[in-house]
Amino acid sequence: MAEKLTGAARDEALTDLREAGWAEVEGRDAIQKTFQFKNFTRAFGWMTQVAIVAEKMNHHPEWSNVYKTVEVTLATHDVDGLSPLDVELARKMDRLAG
Ligand SMILES: C[C@H](O)[C@H](O)[C@H]1CNC2=NC(N)=NC(=O)C2=N1
Repeated sequence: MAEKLTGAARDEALTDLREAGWAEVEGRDAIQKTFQFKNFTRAFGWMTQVAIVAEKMNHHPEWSNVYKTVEVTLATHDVDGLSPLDVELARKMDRLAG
């Protein structure tokens, strides 16, 4: 089971993630990012790729899609907060978005 991110490791991860456009959710230990694509096909294609990765990790995003926009929130429900799995999934999402 994943462990909650704390201390220096958490600060370091959040610094990197902020640079990549992620932000902490207010009132909740979670991160969010809005991804914009060229069109719906690109957005949904990316979601499909991420879904396969997430299922392999057994770590699943909270997300919603409207046309070419995908709003993502990442948290580890099992620990009610951020864990290294969220950082890993965030980086994989960024990489797949190009
Ligand atoms: C039983 C199962 O392994 C767990 O519920 C997994 C599934 N996917 C998950 N996804 C996320 N984001 N957080 C979790 O804690 C989590 N737990």
